[in-house]
Parts: sequence; C-alpha cells; structure tokens
Amino acid sequence: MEKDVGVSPLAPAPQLAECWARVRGRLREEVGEVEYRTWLRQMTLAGIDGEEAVVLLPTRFLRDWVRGHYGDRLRALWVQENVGIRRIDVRVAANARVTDSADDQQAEGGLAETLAPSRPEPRAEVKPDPRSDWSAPLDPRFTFDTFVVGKPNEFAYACARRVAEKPASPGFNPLFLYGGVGLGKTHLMHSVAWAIREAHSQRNIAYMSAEKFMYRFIAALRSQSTMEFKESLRSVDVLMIDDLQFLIGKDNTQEEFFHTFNALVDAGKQIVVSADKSPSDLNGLEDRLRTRLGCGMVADLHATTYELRLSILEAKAIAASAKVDKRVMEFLAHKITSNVRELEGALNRLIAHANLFGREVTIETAQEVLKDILRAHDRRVTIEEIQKRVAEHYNIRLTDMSSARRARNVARPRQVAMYLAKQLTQRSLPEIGRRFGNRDHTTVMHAVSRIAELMQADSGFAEDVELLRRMLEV
Ligand SMILES: Nc1ncnc2c1ncn2[C@@H]1O[C@H](COP(=O)(O)OP(=O)(O)OP(=O)(O)O)[C@@H](O)[C@H]1O
Repeated sequence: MEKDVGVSPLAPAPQLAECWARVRGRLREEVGEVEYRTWLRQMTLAGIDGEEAVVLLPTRFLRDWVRGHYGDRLRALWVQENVGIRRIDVRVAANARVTDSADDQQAEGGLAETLAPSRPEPRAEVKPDPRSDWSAPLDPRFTFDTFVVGKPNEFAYACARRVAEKPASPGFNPLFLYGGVGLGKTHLMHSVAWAIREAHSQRNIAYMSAEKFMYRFIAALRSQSTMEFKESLRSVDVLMIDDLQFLIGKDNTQEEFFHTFNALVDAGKQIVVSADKSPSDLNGLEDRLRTRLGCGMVADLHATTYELRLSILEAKAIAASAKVDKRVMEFLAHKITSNVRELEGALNRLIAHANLFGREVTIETAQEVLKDILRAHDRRVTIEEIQKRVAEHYNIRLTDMSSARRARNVARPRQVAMYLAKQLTQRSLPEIGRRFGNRDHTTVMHAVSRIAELMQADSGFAEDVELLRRMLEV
C-alpha cells in the first residue's frame, strides 16, 4: 500500500512552482522531448517534506520507471535549486488520473492539487493506460518516408506497408521481420506504428522491446498485478515486440507472451515481431511459439548491397542538409558493409568534422577521421575467406586446410592461414583450431609463432604473407 501523500509545501507555492518548473525544464532538455513526454510529462510535485521533495505519478509502473531511471537526476536537479532538498520520494498519486491530453495542466507537471492534508481525497483506482504505459517512445525519424528501399529490403518493406495500411489482414498476422544487426528492423517497426497511428488515431499500439516486455511481466509478478498486466496488454489493437530473441531461455515470459499472442490474434488484433533470426532458426524458443510466429508473414531484411548503402548515405546526407562529396560516400559504402547503423555513424562523424573545420571532407580526411571504424572493419574477414585465399595462393586444395596431411607444401600454407586468422579475425585460438580440422589450440599457437619466426628470418616469405594480408584486407 502506498503511504498517503500528506505533505505541506514549505516554500510558498509560487516559489516552489518556479523551482519545480526549472527542474522539469532541465530534465526535459537532458532527456529530449520524446522521452520526456513518454515518462515524465505526468509528474506532479506534491510538496516538500523536510529535506525531501515528493513527486507524484499516476501509476505504479510510471512511478517505478521514473524512480529507477530518473530518480538520481531529479535529486541532483533539486539539490541545484538550493532550497535545502537532499532527497526525492517518488510516489503514486492518491487521486491520480491518467490523461492523454498534452494540454492538461496536471499532466504537464504542475503542482499537484492534492497536497493539502485538509482535503483528503479517496484513493482512485488507477487503470493503466496502455498507450502511455505500454508503448516505448517511437523515434520520429523512423518513418516509411525515411526508409530507403532496395533489393535487400523491398519485400520486408512491402509487407510492413501492407500491415500499416490494413492491420490484421489474413496472411499478414503476425508479421515477423528478421535480419542481422542494424539492418532496419526497428526503423520498419516504428514506421508501421507511426502510419497506423496517423491513419487510425483511436487504435491502441503497444510497441516495446522483448526486454521491456519481460521487465513489465516480472514487475507485475512481483507486485501481484499480473491480472492487470494481462488485461491491459490484451486491450491493445496492435502489439509490436522488437528483438524477440531476447526471450530465448526466459521460459515464463515466453509462456505469457504466447498466451497474449493467441488472445490478440484470436481477437483479430495485429502482431508485429522482429528478431535477428527467422522463427525456425530461433533455437531456444518454445516450439509452439515458433510455429505460431511463423504462420503469418515472415520477411527477411537481407544484408545491404553497395547500391543500397550508397542510396542510404545520400538520403541521410540530404536529411542532415549536409554536402558530402559523392566519392566520400562511395568510399564509405564500399568500406562499411556490415550494418547501416555503423554506416550512419560514420557519415555523422564526417558531417560533424566538416562543420567543425568549415570545409568539405575528402577521402583522405575520411580515412583519418574514421580510422578506428575502418580498422575494425578491415579485420572483419572470415576464416573461410582466409583459407580460400591462402589455398589459392599456394595452389593447394581448400580441403587441405582441414586435412590431416603433414607434407610441408600443405602444412606451411595451413600455418600461414592460421597465422592470418589470428591476426585478422577476433576468433580465439581454440575456435581457429576447430575451423582447421578440429586441431588443438596449441597447434594454432605453434603455427602463429612459427610463421612469425620465419617472417623474421626470410624477407621473401614475409613479403608473401604481407601480400596475402593486404589482399584479404581490401
Ligand atoms: N533502409 C534504410 N533506410 C534508411 N535508414 C536505415 C535503413 N536501414 C537501416 N537504417 C538506419 O540504420 C539504423 C539502424 O537501424 P535499426 O535500428 O532499425 O536496425 P535493427 O535491425 O533494428 O538493429 P538491431 O538488430 O540492433 O535491433 C537506424 O538509424 C535506421 O534509421
């Protein structure tokens, strides 16, 4: 049970209100508009209790969230106000009401009207509002308009569009989007949510990461409010869970998700899920859940092509109103191939550099500014590629990389490949050993030091290995 909030403000209300407005304003600047509106907008100040400022929120969930995520900042900001506050207490408001209106005075964080002990209010039952409680903030940059479509993602994009236009249509429920890291799954999910929100503002959309889903579920178990949890979750029209792979191994949460999933699909609600693998490859997910996830539309976001990467860079440069030399973008699209997030990060860094020095970035400057990213990328060559290149170079069969043959003309190239695998990849010695016909890690260690020795002793051999390294790094 919550303590009753019967706190009297020490400072006169107008002064207190000013302090509180400053605290809120600074927090708003720090966390950004989207985050502020999602979590903090409904805070009200109950008053000051000795050295403690008492802040109210309308639901237990919001209270826990604000306490856990913003409690320290709130305290620090209050301390800065120099009115003797040392602690913050975040509580559920006795007569809280959840409001969705941005204009609402109380929701905008005014001084709570509930303070005066002389005016006891009955404790209202706070119904969790699925929209403000459930959904994580949507990134305003992640819309269909800003999503660049190319061969690798056109199918996923078309499916997402279709779901946004006609939620819960047969064959598209659930929509399961999957693909490697940073290929646009979250971007597409947010786009679907924005589009549905725009076309059907009355629909309740709950978008959250699987991690958040689990957090909420566990919090509900702890506070013995699982019924409330289930009811509020089942009242949404569109449930979107990002990074579902997080539920692997979390059996209880999977179970809950499975029931929610069934209840929503049976009620004709749309589910959209993203993961890093297809349902059939998500080992560790219960079979029945896997089957259900795969029975709607499954769409893969494939690895990007050079053309798509270049188009994305062009679009992002335009969006940032930045002029970036086409050759620099081509260089980036060529070099940074693994994920779009990293590509975007590199572009942003170059734009910041150009702004700082007031001149356009050249390829040479890009190489210098992005040294760390490019180096990490260069190292991302696979053991298979190394084996293939080295086998070709020494004219031996690829299978000899893993065979038991010990003849010098085979064993030496194999050692070179092991040496390069150690130098150019992040793999451990045992892992490298496994890829070379299940050899022991001491064999790899021996190969690495033997090749280093030979390179010291024989400059011709050293040049040969260096040449191979350069070829693999391109
Ligand atoms: N096709 C695209 N067009 C425009 N931007 C894109 C595209 N694909 C990815 N991005 C951008 O790349 C970044 C990473 O994308 P996103 O977060 O959606 O990836 P993800 O697949 O969800 O990654 P993770 O596996 O880490 O969850 C975002 O800034 C997103 O806007």
